[in-house]
Amino acid sequence: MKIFHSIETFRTRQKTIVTIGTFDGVHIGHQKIIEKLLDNAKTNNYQSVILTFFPHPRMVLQEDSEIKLLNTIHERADLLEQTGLDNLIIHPFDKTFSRLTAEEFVKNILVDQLKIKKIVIGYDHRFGRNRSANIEDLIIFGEKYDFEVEQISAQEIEEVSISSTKIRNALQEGDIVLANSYLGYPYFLSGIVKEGKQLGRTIGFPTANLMIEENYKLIPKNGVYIVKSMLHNKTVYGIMNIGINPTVNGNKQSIEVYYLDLDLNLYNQNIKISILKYIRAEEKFDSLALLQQQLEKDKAIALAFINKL
Ligand SMILES: Cc1cc2nc3c(=O)[nH]c(=O)nc-3n(C[C@H](O)[C@H](O)[C@H](O)COP(=O)(O)O)c2cc1C
Ligand SMILES: Nc1ncnc2c1ncn2[C@@H]1O[C@H](COP(=O)(O)OP(=O)(O)O)[C@@H](O)[C@H]1O
Repeated sequence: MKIFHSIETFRTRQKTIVTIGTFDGVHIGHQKIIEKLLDNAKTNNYQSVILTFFPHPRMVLQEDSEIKLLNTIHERADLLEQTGLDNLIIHPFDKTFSRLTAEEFVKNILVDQLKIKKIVIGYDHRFGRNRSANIEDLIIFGEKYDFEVEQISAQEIEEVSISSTKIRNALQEGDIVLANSYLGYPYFLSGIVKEGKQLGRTIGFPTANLMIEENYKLIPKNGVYIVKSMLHNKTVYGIMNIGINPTVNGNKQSIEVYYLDLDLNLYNQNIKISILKYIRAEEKFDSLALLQQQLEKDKAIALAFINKL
């Protein structure tokens, strides 16, 4: 997959089939649309293109927006790459772009720059300044500028009936199993392992502390989860705490994983943590010894879960 960081840098010799959207999460609803795009591209010998925006339009148009996303832009690109897509354009959405009229968008962007022959788009998609144009307008532009419009019907959208918002809500409520079923893969966090207070190892539970650079990434509800990672090409399971560590009088949110059956220095490594199951809420214990006892129980729960996989 080729990645372009703006529409202006996009180059192709072939005609294209394009879809536009945020695709946050690349969930099974998105995956269905992408499948349609790729099938169509193959049949017609077009290049498949997804035009996506970063920052998220809501981050730009509502400046105080505290919207949290399911994927960092790098994660989104990785997930899209796995679908077999040919081209991903990550265009920096800004106010100037948002002021393009519908026809300017179609003519200057889709036709002249993207060489569009077909667009695959939801029946309810709106575009152009103030979201002024709808699918009927797009069909008229298609006739004028010679491209086909394929609608994703209300029924199809309803059938999948999944939205990034539903997944965000599920994660914020700790319902990881529901979120994962919508996503079609386990929700994951990625970042770099940083040093902590080095207390973990003193109670037999060294914990890799995850630092996530992107402040817009959605962190699931605080609590303890069963997780897995690929470390040195091996699947390793673990138990993760998202919380403020009240037992050691912490006050900042941290994300820490104790991996079962592992003794490796992970400092400064990039890791990806796939979240499988919520176990319990974070608690304040009167001593580290009591926390340690609880961790033994968490570990036993995780082992029982893994043995049933
Ligand atoms: C699976 C797991 C569950 C945890 N649960 C709690 C908890 O319920 N309450 C709490 O205060 N800390 C909890 N912790 C965090 C510990 O307080 C933390 O790992 C310990 O203080 C070591 O921190 P360090 O990595 O900075 O040395 C948990 C950690 C893990 C890995
Ligand atoms: N099984 C394991 N799970 C997690 N981290 C481990 C494990 N074994 C070794 N480590 C290493 O130990 C570090 C965590 O030790 P810990 O005493 O909790 O220190 P810190 O407070 O710096 O996280 C991890 O960052 C990693 O480098």
